[in-house]
Amino acid sequence: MIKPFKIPCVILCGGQSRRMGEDKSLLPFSNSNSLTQYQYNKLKPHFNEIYLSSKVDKFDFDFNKDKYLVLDKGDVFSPLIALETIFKTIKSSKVFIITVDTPLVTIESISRLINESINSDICVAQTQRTHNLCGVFSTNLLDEVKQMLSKDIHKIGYLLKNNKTKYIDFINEDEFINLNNKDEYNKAMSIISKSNK
Ligand SMILES: Nc1nc2c(ncn2[C@@H]2O[C@H](COP(=O)(O)OP(=O)(O)OP(=O)(O)O)[C@@H](O)[C@H]2O)c(=O)[nH]1
Repeated sequence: MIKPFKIPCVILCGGQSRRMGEDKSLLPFSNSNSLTQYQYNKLKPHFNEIYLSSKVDKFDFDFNKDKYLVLDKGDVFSPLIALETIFKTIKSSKVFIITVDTPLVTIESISRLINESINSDICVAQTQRTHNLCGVFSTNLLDEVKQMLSKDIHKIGYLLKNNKTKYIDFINEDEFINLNNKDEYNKAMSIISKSNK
């Protein structure tokens, strides 16, 4: 039997998808109706609690929305706005954050990030780039996030730089592919269909 991780997981799904041209969280992926459902189904056996962070309820699959759907207030789009709501809402000292558009990140890598997160405020993945929104965040960063927002600073990189952040190195760039546009979406679809064969 799989032993679930001890902290909750949050999938960020509330972006504008400007570069994709349509809401990427609802695009079909592999054997799932949507990227959101794909991430959710992959992570579900490994976490006791999985929250979806969004602006609106746009999800048509079955989960306890009263408890696990976290809706941002207001209509400004930025992941930092999402983090503010998440840190306010979830009663756990740490959360594992992942974006809906990084479907190829493996459970082994998530396990490594969670295990290595001790003694840090933030512990994120890094290949040649830093994956600012794939890692463990301490919810007591709430005050700092609020202060940043009050100064209209929305950069997650700023939050990382100004706190005790660990950067965990990974080698496989493809695993951390971010589906920002149609080419990246098609590339990830092709990687997943090869790995399913
Ligand atoms: N809940 C929530 N999630 C957000 C918000 N803005 C972005 N996200 C999520 O944060 C992650 C990174 O988002 P971005 O790269 O800034 O935006 P995007 O929607 O992915 O794409 P672009 O619009 O093309 O920049 C994605 O998983 C988004 O779904 C927001 O205001 N609220």
